[in-house]
Amino acid sequence: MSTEKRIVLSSDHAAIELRQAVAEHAKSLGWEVEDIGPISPESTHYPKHGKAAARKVASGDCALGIILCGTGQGIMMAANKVKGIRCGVASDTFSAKMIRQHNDANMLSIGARVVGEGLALEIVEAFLGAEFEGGRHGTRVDMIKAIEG
Ligand SMILES: O=C(CO)[C@H](O)[C@H](O)COP(=O)(O)O
Repeated sequence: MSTEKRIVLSSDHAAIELRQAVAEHAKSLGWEVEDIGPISPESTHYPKHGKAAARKVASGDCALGIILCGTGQGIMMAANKVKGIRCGVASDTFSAKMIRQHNDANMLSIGARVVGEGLALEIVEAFLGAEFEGGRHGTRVDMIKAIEG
């Protein structure tokens, strides 16, 4: 099956419920969702979940990824350590759209302790509905890739 409309989801314990809501919303928008957990609300460590989701995107198994933790920040930092990943945190719909259009972000991070469910789902929709514009933004994204080596 094509990976064109497949996304991976992951989170730490702070965002289990919101991740499930994001999964349902993404499915309703026509995306195939690979939710790699965790399922348990027990305390866990966000770097391993950010890394696992990022590897799914970097390998091409999934076109995009959405990851969540309390603030969205720690799991974003972990994901961005994986080569080929451009992950941004968004707490508003404008940023969610722009990280796709200008930065060609292939992952979105959301803070479950920062935004409520309604806004989070709008953020997801803005991210998934936007496309990279290329042009001058492509030059800049290539410069980011060059830093990575
Ligand atoms: O936001 C996060 C990382 O950026 C984590 O979700 C947060 O640090 C977890 O905190 P706690 O262990 O106190 O639930």
